[in-house]
Amino acid sequence: MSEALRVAVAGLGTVGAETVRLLAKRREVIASHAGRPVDVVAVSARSRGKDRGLDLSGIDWADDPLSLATRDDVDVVCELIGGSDGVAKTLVETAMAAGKSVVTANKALLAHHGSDLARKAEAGGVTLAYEAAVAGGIPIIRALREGLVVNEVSRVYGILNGTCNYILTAMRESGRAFDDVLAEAQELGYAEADPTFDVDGIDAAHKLALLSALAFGHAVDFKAVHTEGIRSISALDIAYAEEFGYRIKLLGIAERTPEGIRQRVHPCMVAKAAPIAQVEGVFNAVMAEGDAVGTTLHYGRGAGAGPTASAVIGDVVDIASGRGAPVFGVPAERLSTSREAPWESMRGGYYVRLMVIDRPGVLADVTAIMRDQNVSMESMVQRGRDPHEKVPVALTTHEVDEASMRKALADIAKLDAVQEPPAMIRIVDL
Ligand SMILES: NC(=O)C1=CN([C@@H]2O[C@H](COP(=O)(O)OP(=O)(O)OC[C@H]3O[C@@H](n4cnc5c(N)ncnc54)[C@H](O)[C@@H]3O)[C@@H](O)[C@H]2O)C=CC1
Ligand SMILES: N[C@@H](CC=O)C(=O)O
Ligand code: NA
Repeated sequence: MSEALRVAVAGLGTVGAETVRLLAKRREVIASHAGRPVDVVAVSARSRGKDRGLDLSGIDWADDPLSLATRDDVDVVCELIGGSDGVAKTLVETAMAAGKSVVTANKALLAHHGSDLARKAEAGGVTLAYEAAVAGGIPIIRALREGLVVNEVSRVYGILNGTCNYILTAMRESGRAFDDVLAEAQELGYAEADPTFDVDGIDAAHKLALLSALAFGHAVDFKAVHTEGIRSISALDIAYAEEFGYRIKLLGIAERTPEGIRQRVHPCMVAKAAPIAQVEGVFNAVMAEGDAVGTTLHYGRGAGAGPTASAVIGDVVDIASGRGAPVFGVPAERLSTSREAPWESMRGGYYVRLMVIDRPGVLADVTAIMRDQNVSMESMVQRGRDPHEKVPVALTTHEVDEASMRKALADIAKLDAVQEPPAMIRIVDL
């Protein structure tokens, strides 16, 4: 058997600790797949004394994670610290400049600096692998980069944030409060260090930016992702969604349109019978539509220690076996500049929920505004009748463009009888 591949692990949190544990526990099977052993030679984290239930005997401890990047006895650095800049970025750049391959789970780093880091990796002849960064344990990076390579992809979309899906599922199934479920997702190790990245859709947008680059061959363009999170989703909207035959999911969607590539993350209503509506809890699903293959569905756990470490180790084994590929499928200098499709011209159905004082003429005013903006209504439900208290009115529309819908909502919000900013969720036909 060849010489061992020597690995350094920076970050021993949810992902890093499980990576070290699994590399030891599955040492033999890994060696037989890789054709050589994989040894962890050094680790680094903030707190040396913390009990992680890990046997670190025979492994060097580095107080400074950056020292791992230049050690002569390290071939591969696993960056499992996180953050789009700071120590994670310096570590990755320094390691690659020193001729070491890097495995990372850090989608924030790649969403902001992916194209530049890809150029650096390719110039240095090293691998930069990131399967764990998108949809946790689902091997979607490999699928898009290798398995589906012959396809012209028209759309890639899915549930990309386990924390949000966990929250939406629990709110629907048990009526639990948002903050309560978020705290549970944090305890389970699903959430980002700053959970606003999860609930505001930013983490899903980071991942979508990477999927879009892979699917369409353009430079990573995080700024082009229109991003909305799930904070405004209420129990009332979840109940109405059920009534109208939908489920609410936070989706990331990247699609080729005649006007360019459109990348978006926002809550969606999807038909209950759609495969993506069945994806619950921490599970993620990514669907890719290609001209040769048709639609493919990739499903699995999107967060947590085991699934994420599983993806990290898959990348390590690829490097140990000498398998490598350009970071985004094509050499970085050939990544195109994407033409961004305008947001306003996007078309689809909409769900709108208003809180109104139920006095004569209110619904007529609402429908008049809709008519003026060419918004055609599909259905409307009003609950309760009380001329003194606000009551909910929920409606769905036929297909309309985003600009008209927004104008209608802005005008509706100005009506005296409308007591709260209208809630709006896009209906997506999948
Ligand atoms: N937790 C999950 O389910 C998933 C996490 N990821 C990504 O994996 C990476 C790690 O995430 P987690 O393990 O959840 O985070 P974590 O917060 O549990 O662990 C972070 C680790 O990095 C260490 N660290 C932080 N700053 C450091 C510094 N300046 N110097 C040395 N060590 C430092 C901490 O001591 C800790 O050991 C992030 O990029 C995250 O986005 C990706 C997929 C899933
Ligand atoms: N916080 C993320 C972790 C995986 O990327 C999520 O909840 O999906
Ligand atoms: Na993955």
